This record gives sequence, C-alpha cells and structure tokens, in this order.
Amino acid sequence: METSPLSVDASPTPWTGRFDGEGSEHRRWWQAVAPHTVSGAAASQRPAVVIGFCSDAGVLRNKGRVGAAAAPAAIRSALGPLAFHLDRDVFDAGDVVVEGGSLEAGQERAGLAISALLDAGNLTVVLGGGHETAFASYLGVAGSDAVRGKRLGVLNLDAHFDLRDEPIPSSGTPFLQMAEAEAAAGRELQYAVVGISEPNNTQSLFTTARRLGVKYLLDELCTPEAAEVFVADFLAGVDVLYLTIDLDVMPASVAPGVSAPAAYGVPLPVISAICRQVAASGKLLHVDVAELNPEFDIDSRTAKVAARLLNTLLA
Ligand SMILES: N=CN[C@@H](CCC(=O)O)C(=O)O
Ligand SMILES: [Mn+2]
Ligand SMILES: [Mn+2]
Repeated sequence: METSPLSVDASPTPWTGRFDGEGSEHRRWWQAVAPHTVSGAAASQRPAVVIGFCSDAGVLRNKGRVGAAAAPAAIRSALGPLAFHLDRDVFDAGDVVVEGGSLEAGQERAGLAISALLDAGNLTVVLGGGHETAFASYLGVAGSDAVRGKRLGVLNLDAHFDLRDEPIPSSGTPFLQMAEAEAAAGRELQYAVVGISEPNNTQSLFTTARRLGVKYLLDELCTPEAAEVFVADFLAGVDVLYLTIDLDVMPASVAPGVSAPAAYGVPLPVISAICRQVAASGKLLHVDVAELNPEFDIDSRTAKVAARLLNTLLA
C-alpha cells in the first residue's frame, strides 16, 4: 500500500491496549485504528483520521505551564484500550511536531495535512497541543474544498475566549487570528463559546467578544437545557462545524491535567451531551482537543476524558 504523502513529521506508531481476542466482538480502539494510507479502505461512514499536533510553543508564549506537546501520545494511550463500537474506519496519520519557535510553520504544515484529509472526504481529528492547535485546525478547514460555499461555524468548549490581541500568536490568540483571517477574506467568523468563566476573562476580552459578535454561554449558566438550546441555535445558523474542545472547560477534579485548571467548570455530562448533539447534527467537519498537559494529569483523568469525548463524537 502507498504511504501517506501528508506533510507530517512523525509516522504513526503502534497503538496499544488490552487483548481479549481477535474477533470484532472483542475489538478495542488499538485493534481498530490503522495507519493512514492514500488508498485507505472505504467505510460505511466517513472515515475518521487522527493527527497529532505536538506543540508546547503556544502555552509557553502565553505564560502557561508547558507540557502539551506530549498530549497526542497520552490521548492515543487513553483511546487504545477503549472498546470499539464505532461504525466507521479510523486511521492515524501521525504527528506534526513543533520544534522550538517554529509554531507558525508547524501550524501551516498541520493545516496542509488537514486540508488534504478533508478534501479526500475524511472527518479530521486533531490531538493538540496547546490551544494554538486551533489556528492550525482553522488553516486546514479554511483551506479545504469542504467549506467552499458553506457557512462555517467554530464552536469552542472553553473557559476562555482566546481572543487575546498580542504581537505574536500563542495559545491565547487563535480565535482573534481566525476572525482577522476571515475578515481579510471578506467573511465574518461565526464563533461561539460554551463555558466562559467570567473571572478568568478580562473586560477587554469581553469587549473584543462583543465587537466580533461572539456568542457565548457562561460556565455558571451551563445547565443541560441551556447548553442544548445554545448549541442548537448555533448549529441552525451554520452548514459545517469545526468543534474545538479545550479541556479546561471542565472542573479541575475532572480535568486536572491542563495549563489552567478550572475552579468551577462545566460538568462532564453537559460537555458529553454537547458532543452527542454535534455528532447527531451531521454537520461536524473537523474536531480538535487541546490543552492536555500529561505532566499534571492525576491518574490520566484528563486524557481519559478526552478519549471518552472523542469516542462519543465519532460514534
Ligand atoms: N489558552 C488560553 N489560556 C488562558 C489562560 C488563562 C490563565 O492562565 O489563567 C488565556 O489566555 O486566557
Ligand atoms: Mn482555550
Ligand atoms: Mn481554556
């Protein structure tokens, strides 16, 4: 089989997990995921292709606690042992690795790989990385034929707006970068955030959010009903969705392994229900999971939550 011509830096490594037998009734993720190839097998549903974005650079620039570069491997390790109930093929395309200060070049490489995968009809799944991963995702989505003539929505599950106006891009700037890129292309970014923590976003960030017409739901208002209505309203106004999950949207007890753990946070059942709602909409084009820092991840809790949410989204 021909190997993938994608612009990644590291080929996929074998996945691992518990072995209960060879048959499909025993199958776990590690047995189901295959290395991505150009001539990957056709599936009954759109195949999912996983790609890692190993980057600490954005969190470092944003003065956070670094370690997210190790997150793609940690999320694969948490996904590997899960029982596989999906009705679609899943492939691993390897990692884009950001070295030192080359964040922008890494985002461009990841963007090219994502665009190529989307153009080939895949559902793309990026494992970050700090939330600078989101700008790599945006480059990939915006550069793909899959969004031409369609209304794109960006839904962020996050305690933070990440709309910082800084001289250099970081994990705190991706959605302002997207808004500026969309404006330069004569469009308006459709951006919504679930889980905003008021005390963790300055008045200046709220002003930027209002100026850009950002829709948001505060963490303290995230009842299951309110979240469902908010997401339904947003989905109704878009044709295709890029979903980005910053794991610090959940409480520190659920997601301790992040740069900025949340004192309040949105409960996991609410975040999980949003993932189900997005999956059921049929509009999901691309998803990423960001901000996992394995160094602070007690019992791998955050990685397991990331794996569980991805499993829900792809089902
Ligand atoms: N990715 C974004 N992170 C948050 C970090 C906030 C904090 O460190 O308290 C932000 O920039 O707002
Ligand atoms: Mn974020
Ligand atoms: Mn955040």
